[in-house]
This record gives sequence, structure tokens and C-alpha cells, in this order.
Amino acid sequence: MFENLSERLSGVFDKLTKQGALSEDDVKTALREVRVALLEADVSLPVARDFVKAVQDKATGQQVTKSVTPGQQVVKIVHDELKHVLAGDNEDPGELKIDNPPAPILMVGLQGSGKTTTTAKLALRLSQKSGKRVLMASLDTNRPAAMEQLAILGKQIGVDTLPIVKGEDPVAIAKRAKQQATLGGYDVYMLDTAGRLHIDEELIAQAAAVRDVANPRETLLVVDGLTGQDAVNVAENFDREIGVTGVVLTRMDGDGRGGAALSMRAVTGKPIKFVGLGEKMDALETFEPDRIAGRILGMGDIVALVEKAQETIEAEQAERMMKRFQKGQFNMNDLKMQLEQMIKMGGMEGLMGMMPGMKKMAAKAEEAGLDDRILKQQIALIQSMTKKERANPQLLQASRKKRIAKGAGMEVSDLNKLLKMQRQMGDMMKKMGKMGKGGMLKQAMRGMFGKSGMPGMGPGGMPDMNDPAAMEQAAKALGGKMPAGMGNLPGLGGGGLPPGLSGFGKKK
Ligand SMILES: Nc1nc2c(ncn2[C@@H]2O[C@H](COP(=O)(O)OP(=O)(O)OP(=O)(O)O)[C@@H](O)[C@H]2O)c(=O)[nH]1
Repeated sequence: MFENLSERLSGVFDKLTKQGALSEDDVKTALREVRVALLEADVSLPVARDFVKAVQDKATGQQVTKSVTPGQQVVKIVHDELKHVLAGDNEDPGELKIDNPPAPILMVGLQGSGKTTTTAKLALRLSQKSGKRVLMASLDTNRPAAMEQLAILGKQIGVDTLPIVKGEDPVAIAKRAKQQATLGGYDVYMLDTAGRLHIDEELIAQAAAVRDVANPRETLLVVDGLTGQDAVNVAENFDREIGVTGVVLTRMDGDGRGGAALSMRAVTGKPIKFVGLGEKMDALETFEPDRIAGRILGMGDIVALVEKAQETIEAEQAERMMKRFQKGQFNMNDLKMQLEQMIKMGGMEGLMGMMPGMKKMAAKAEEAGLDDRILKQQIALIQSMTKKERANPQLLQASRKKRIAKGAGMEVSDLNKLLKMQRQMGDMMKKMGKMGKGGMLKQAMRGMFGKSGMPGMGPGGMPDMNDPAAMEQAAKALGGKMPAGMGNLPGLGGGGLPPGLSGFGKKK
């Protein structure tokens, strides 16, 4: 599906062939086309605009990974941003609030959106996958055939439906459903409301009245994924008047224009929980942003290729860095990368909290007034050095030290502490490199950093602290000592504050 958008984007990206960093012009040209493509795919204008802006900021200046074209790289960036917008907050899309039985689920949407079919599909899913006892009730008094339709589907999937009582109004049916669900010991009861071709006052008033008696735990809006731009207006209306907790996009198996999913999520902020992928009862799937983003672009293979290429580069960089560390070459650029990585990982406190036995240290650090500020000050000091000085900090003379400290708004003593930290870390790296056959450093790094040296971390990465087994293995390999690379906090194993950090940047 979404061929239009996909074709459009591949045409655009094929034009980008230069290697190197993505220039602003390249990115601008590509993104102009992306915006047109999004609009053509029925993404609303403000959403397309915001989207393109976000991608522009991320793409410009980004280094083009070896073995992929800039176009491919931009596809990856666009893909990631799509995924980001589609996912919204990290909630689990398939999760429904259906505790406290019987939990009412209200199904709303326009006529023909696939509401009745979706009600049955979801009932089947809840009973089969979650072992829930489900009761379905049709509240569509406008179209008697709709009630029959639900009863037939119920029989087909083995889910109970509320017996049809002729002449009853929707509110009365909702009350009866609640009563029967309570008496019958059902976990969930689903109310399939009437649809209209367009949103009108009567439709909304009826749905609101039902909502007021049923007090639904979930109100799911069923939207035809093929209706594009219009879908967003429908969603906004229903949400404003009824209050929607989630969206189900149907007919995502057709050659939809795809834009609906994107703008619906961006405009309403409502999570898309499920997608309908066919007429059959099992054709309902949990909404997966990654998959939908891939489908919108139709370029999953390119995304995988870029990811792979990036991994390889990271592994190569890690390998090169390791070789340098083994020779005791650990300069200010390395230290800076490590400090930046620390900030990324939640700073001192977050980092120490993650390390086994480091909780106490974290408290100490807090007492001493250590926070990200210090890491940033240290980075500022390194940034005040020249390229040559960063590579060879031992060259620093007293006068330069003064200038550098002043430039970063710090004291010379702070710079000295930083230099000491860099030397100590270099020494420890070297020692680790020599330990045992095959290089303890390598082993420790493998253990700590995971699959490919230091993958996922990029150059100068930090160990995978979330993996206690890897951490333990690494510590063992080093004879119980905390490796120097760990958090770049040499001497942490000894219990004191890391050299270079204690007293760093304290106001005098
Ligand atoms: N291809 C495809 N068809 C679907 C999907 N969901 C529903 N349909 C079909 O769409 C048609 C309308 O679905 P209904 O469930 O009757 O729609 P409704 O919203 O309940 O309509 P009213 O009861 O008239 O309000 C049926 O033929 C369904 O089989 C889907 O995800 N993919």
C-alpha cells in the first residue's frame, strides 16, 4: 500500500548521489518533494510541515554512512521520524483498559467505516488471545440489518450477542447490555453504536447519551483508512464531542494513501490501537508504528541496509579505538566522547544508579554537588583546547592552561584534575589491554559492550549497563576490578569519588 508516497520518495532520493555529509541544499531539495508527497498522500498541511521541519533539522549535516547513498540515508531519517510521530508516547498500542469486569467498550464511527466488523474482530481477539468472556450488543436502531449482522458475526466467531428486542432505543439497549454483562459474569461488553454517512448532531447526541449510561473504559473510534484527510476531521469531531481513547484504522489492506494514519496521530494525539487488514474475522492487528512507517515509505529494505551499514561503521570505529587504547593512547577527544555519552545516558546520577554497588556513590556524588553541570564544564574545557592539544594534552604549558581554563570559565586546578583523569584512564586502558592472552580489554569490551565491540554506543560508547551478566563477566575478566572504561570513572571501584570529579568545579 501507499505506493504513491513510496514511489515519489524513491524518485527524489535517487537524485541525491553525492557522498559525504548531507548538505542543507540536498536535504532541502529532497524535503520539498517529501512535503509534496505527503500532501498528495493526504497528510494534512500543518502535519506535513512539522514533519518536514523535524526531518530537516535531523538530516542536515549528518554524515553519510559509507556504502549507502545520501538518498538512502535520508529515507532512514524520514522513516525514523515517521515512526516517531506514529508512535506518540510509548504506550502499548494493543493494550486496552478492561479491568474491573464487566468493562464496557464503546465503538463509534461513521457508517460503513467497518465498525460492526471491527467490533466482532476485537471481540474474537479478546476472547481468543486474552481469554475474556465478551458480550456484544448492537445499538444501531436505524438499520435493523446491522443488528442482524452483529448477531451473525457473533455466531460465526462464538461470541455472545445481546438478544435483539424490537423497538428498544440505544440507551435502553446499553442499559440492558450492562445488566446482562453483570449478571452473566462477562469480562467485557462491547457497544456497537449506529453510524451515519456524515457526522451530525443526532448521531453525536445518541453516542453521547450511550456514553453517559455505559461509562465506557475505552471508546474506540473506527475510521476507514482510505478516507484520508477526511478521517482527521472525523476523529477530531468524535473526540471533541464524545471523547475517544483510541483509534482503529480499517482497510489498511487496500492501496490506501497512508496519510490518514500520520495526520490522525499528529492532530488528535489519540493512539492508533489496531489496524484492520481485511474482511476476515482474524484480520485485525495491533498497530505497529515501525511497520506502518515502513509501509508508508515502502522502503523497509533501505532502512535495514542503512542500519546495517551504521552498525559496521560503529564496529570499525570501536575496533580502531580499542587498538589505540591498548597502546595507551587515550586523548582528550576520547574523554570528551565519553563525557558526552555519560550525559546521554542520564548523567552522573543515572549512570551510577545503574551500576551495581554504585548507589552509595550516587548519594555521595549528590552530596558533593556533582551533576551534569560538571560533565558539561569538563566538555567546555576540552572544547577550549586546540585540535593539537586535544590529541596531545601533555603539550599543555602553564600559560595555555590558564587561557583554556579562562576560556571555559574555570580554574586551572579544574583543568589539572581533568588532565589527571585523562591520564589515569589512559593508564588503565593500557593495563587492560595487556592483561592476559587475547587482550582483556577486548574481552571486557565484548562482554560489556555487547555484540560488536561497542555497538549501539557509537564511538566512545559506554558499556551496556543494563546487562548485569555482561557487567559481571567484564568485572571477572578484570580480576574483580571495575574496568576503567566503565563510566569513565577511574577509581570508582575503590569507593572514593573519581579523581578529577571530586571537588571539580566547586565554587570557591
Ligand atoms: N478490506 C477490508 N474490508 C473491511 C475491513 N473492515 C471492514 N471491512 C468491510 O467493510 C464493509 C463495511 O463494514 P461494516 O462493519 O458493516 O461497517 P459499519 O461501520 O459497521 O457500517 P454500519 O453498520 O452501516 O454503520 C464490510 O463489507 C466489511 O467486510 C478491513 O479492514 N479491510
